[in-house]
Amino acid sequence: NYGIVLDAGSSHTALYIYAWPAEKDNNTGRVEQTHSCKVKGKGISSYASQPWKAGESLTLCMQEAEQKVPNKRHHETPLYLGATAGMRLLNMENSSASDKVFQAVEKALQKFPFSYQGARILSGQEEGAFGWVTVNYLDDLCSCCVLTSMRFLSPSQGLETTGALDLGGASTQISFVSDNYDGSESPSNSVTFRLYGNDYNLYTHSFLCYGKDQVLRLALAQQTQVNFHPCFHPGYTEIKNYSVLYDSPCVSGRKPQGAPENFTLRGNGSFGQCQEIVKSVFNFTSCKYSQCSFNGVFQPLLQGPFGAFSAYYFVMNFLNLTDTSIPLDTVKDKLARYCATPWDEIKLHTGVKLSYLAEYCFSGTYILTLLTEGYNFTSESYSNIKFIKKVSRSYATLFLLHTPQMPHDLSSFPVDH
Ligand SMILES: Nc1ncnc2c1ncn2[C@@H]1O[C@H](COP(=O)(O)OP(=O)(O)OP(=O)(O)O)[C@@H](O)[C@H]1O
Repeated sequence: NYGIVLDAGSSHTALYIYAWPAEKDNNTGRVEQTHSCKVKGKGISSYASQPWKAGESLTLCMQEAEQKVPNKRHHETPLYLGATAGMRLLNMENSSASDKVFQAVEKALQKFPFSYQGARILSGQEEGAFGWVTVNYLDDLCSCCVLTSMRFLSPSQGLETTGALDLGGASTQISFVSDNYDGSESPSNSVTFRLYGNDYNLYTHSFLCYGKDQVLRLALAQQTQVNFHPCFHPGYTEIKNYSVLYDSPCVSGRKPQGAPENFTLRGNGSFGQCQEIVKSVFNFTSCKYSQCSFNGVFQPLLQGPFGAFSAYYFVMNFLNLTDTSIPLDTVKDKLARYCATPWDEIKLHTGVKLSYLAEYCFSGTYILTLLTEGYNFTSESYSNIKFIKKVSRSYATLFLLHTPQMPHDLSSFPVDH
């Protein structure tokens, strides 16, 4: 059997093909990702003003899928598209534009011989829950997948589940199981589902606008009138366009009256000052629950190990900071030294896009601030986080998208026994 998922994020879209044995020769039930294809260009939400291009952008990867899935399986192979925060933002800002993008995508996908199951925006809850399921099935936190799946089979034997921390371009998710959370306090953060006969009650929250690209906009928007921005390296200079910067519902309300067309961004590379700016994007003033993370959002006590993926991994891996056994203060010192490094030296790094190179100081600062100030990881609990490379959220999406309502019964979730 085969299944195809398009994961349409704010910054990219990727196609994944999964394969698993047919039931009659189901000796392992093991699902494998057999192929992936990165769709050229940005996420489909970036085609708001030319929706037909969103459809066209998918064509090359869809043609690859046609080649990879055996012809005789085409008609029975389900095809899903799940869009995340970029489309959530576009839908908020201009729902007719997001409808047009979906229509174009739908038209393009229906031309292929697969069993098209629809394209839709995932809720933040779903995105968080899919990330959690994926981390707990496909993670590399334990040495083999069999052990990982056993964790699902027998949590009563004391095997703890792993929390999921996902940092995207437009939103960020935190999901974990906590003994202190039964869903009664802030029920909107609760996702319950059944997996292999075990009931899970997950705490999950998705913070829209707290992906790294949107927080960078917020951090830039605060500093357009000052001479130097501490989140960029000394010697870094870039002409920024006001309209482009404020073209997002996450920042649009903050555009200064009578702003000129451009401003000049100049860096001075100060981790401490950058952290102050980043802290100011969180609101800690009110909490109507027993405890909160930020912006008045309930969060129970952190519990167990966590897997941090997507931009958490890209950034911390580039900065050589994935080792969480290093004391947090040392991690901050290293980042402070990195931020203070002149741009002339940083830009010599080869094989990485210049735009990413320019942003790692900001992104590293945001990640440490989000984890410690936002989610309340301490010097001790920081070491419970593992930055992990390979998490394909779409894996879980494939099996869950066709069940439109939570709670899901995941009893048919394929796994190796
Ligand atoms: N090598 C890299 N170095 C730094 N940042 C990267 C790298 N590769 C991707 N990114 C950035 O990491 C962020 C997260 O990427 P990811 O693909 O997980 O997000 P997304 O799915 O597009 O976002 P969302 O889930 O919010 O819609 C994006 O801002 C992306 O541009």
